[in-house]
Amino acid sequence: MPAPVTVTVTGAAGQIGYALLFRIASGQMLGPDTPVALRLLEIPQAVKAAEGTAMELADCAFPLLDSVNIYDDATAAFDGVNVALLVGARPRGAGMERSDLLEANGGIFKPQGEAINAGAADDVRVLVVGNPANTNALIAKSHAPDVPADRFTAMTRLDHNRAVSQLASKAGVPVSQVSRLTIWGNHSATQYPDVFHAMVGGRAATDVVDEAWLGGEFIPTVAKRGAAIIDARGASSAASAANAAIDHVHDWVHGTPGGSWTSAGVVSDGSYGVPQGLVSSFPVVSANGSWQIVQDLEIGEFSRSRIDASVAELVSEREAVQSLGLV
Ligand SMILES: NC(=O)c1ccc[n+]([C@@H]2O[C@H](COP(=O)([O-])OP(=O)(O)OC[C@H]3O[C@@H](n4cnc5c(N)ncnc54)[C@H](O)[C@@H]3O)[C@@H](O)[C@H]2O)c1
Ligand SMILES: O=C(O)C[C@H](O)C(=O)O
Repeated sequence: MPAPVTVTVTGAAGQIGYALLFRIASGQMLGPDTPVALRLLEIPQAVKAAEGTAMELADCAFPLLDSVNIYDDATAAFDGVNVALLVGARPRGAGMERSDLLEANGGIFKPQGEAINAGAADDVRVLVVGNPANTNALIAKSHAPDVPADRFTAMTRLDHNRAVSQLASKAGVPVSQVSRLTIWGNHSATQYPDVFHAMVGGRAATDVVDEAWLGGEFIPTVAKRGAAIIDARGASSAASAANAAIDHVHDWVHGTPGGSWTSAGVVSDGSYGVPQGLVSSFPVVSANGSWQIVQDLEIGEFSRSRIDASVAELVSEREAVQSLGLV
């Protein structure tokens, strides 16, 4: 057996944490040959609940689970971390936008970025799930100057999976028949799910669905799915969010299958006119353990205006956290 990989999960006692930890410990994130040392970070008031989850993890007798340790101090929790899942943050309630959480949650990601900078392993990979995920990733990254910027990512895989599912359902094909779909921009209602390069069962998606469905149904359904789940469940998505986090890290470590791509919030290198340094969702492939933005896709007018609108929102979120002194 290789040495265990250290995985730190923040917000471990929350609802996503509860859906996530058992899947990590069972090997679904890092694979069936990789032992995992779990670190759970919580606020002091939630440490007892995290202890309960740790008892349940022990009771599963997962062969790959090397250890579980609980912390209420970020510096200790991130010391030597290889994979950091930054989930802990307040979720929005009904009627709120994710950006309403900027001030409340932004303050969490500055000290966590500093702690990652101080002690993380050289190969650390960071996925920010807590909302507003893109800008929280930007905050964490800007407080970790010694960590390569491309190790900070924000989760738009849930949006990607939602879009794949909606398109497959409309076309009447299994989800495995949908490829090359992209989420651009922010994990917010302005995100742009783009099917113009997508394939559905061997055909171009644009031959299968029309622009009226795209603009009138598909895009708003995907972009507002988080709110629809809050409305229906009375709580924000949890199992599907945990599933997307597993998918994101799995593909980052093990690579994306050839011939297609996925979506992730990564630090922009200026591709597709997205200002450098913003954490924005792009079409990405993972090879040799790092994300690369898929290049040279043709972007038509329909897509351009929507990408620009979401990127403009990211720019204004960056200005907001700059004025709060968070970056
Ligand atoms: N990117 C996405 O696609 C996506 C999807 C779903 C949810 N989310 C976001 O994920 C976050 C967590 O959602 P949830 O439903 O698990 O919330 P939750 O309220 O059930 O759990 C959040 C947990 O974080 C903990 N926490 C708060 N501050 C912390 C800190 N400084 N350090 C460590 N832990 C801390 C809380 O004690 C709580 O246990 C929310 O911001 C939510 O909006 C993002
Ligand atoms: O919508 C939310 O606030 C939760 C999460 O970001 C989601 O997309 O389900």
